Amino acid sequence: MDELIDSTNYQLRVMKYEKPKTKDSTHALAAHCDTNTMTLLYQNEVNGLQIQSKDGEWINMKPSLNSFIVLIGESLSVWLNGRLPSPSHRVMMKGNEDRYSLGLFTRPRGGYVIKVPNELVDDNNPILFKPHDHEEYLKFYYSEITQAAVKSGGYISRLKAYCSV
Ligand SMILES: O=C(O)CCC(=O)C(=O)O
Ligand SMILES: [Fe+2]
Repeated sequence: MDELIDSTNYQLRVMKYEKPKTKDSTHALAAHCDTNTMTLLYQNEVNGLQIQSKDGEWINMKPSLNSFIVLIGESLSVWLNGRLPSPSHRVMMKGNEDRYSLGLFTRPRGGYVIKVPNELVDDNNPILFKPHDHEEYLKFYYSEITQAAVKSGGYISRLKAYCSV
């Protein structure tokens, strides 16, 4: 348990999305998958978060004021050998109120190897990802060559590009 706590970094972030200047629905946060382990989100009464389903459909999230949204990040998805997918999500704004959200982002700390557990690998489920250090991956994530590849549409998932077997 101590190792689990020690191996994780936590970042708490408050986000403000200003009300759109036009009547149309506007992109406030572009579609993405979180690269971390897990994200917990809380928001004010202004909706806007959309999650993409397997069929590509965007689903509006309407959490009650006493609930949190839990998103699986790509790092957890890779750790679980792809058993749980990390959903693509975005924020669309409409109406005349600002939106506030609070996110707790958990991220693996450098110096710990993320390795698919043997229990999740068998003949029907071959290993999909190489063991890696998340901080080393972040260097790849922010490298110029990777940024250029993303701009040209070269990568769907940078983490999968980094550590796929
Ligand atoms: O504000 C939200 O509801 C989502 C924020 C988010 O997806 C992110 O910061 O990665
Ligand atoms: Fe996100």
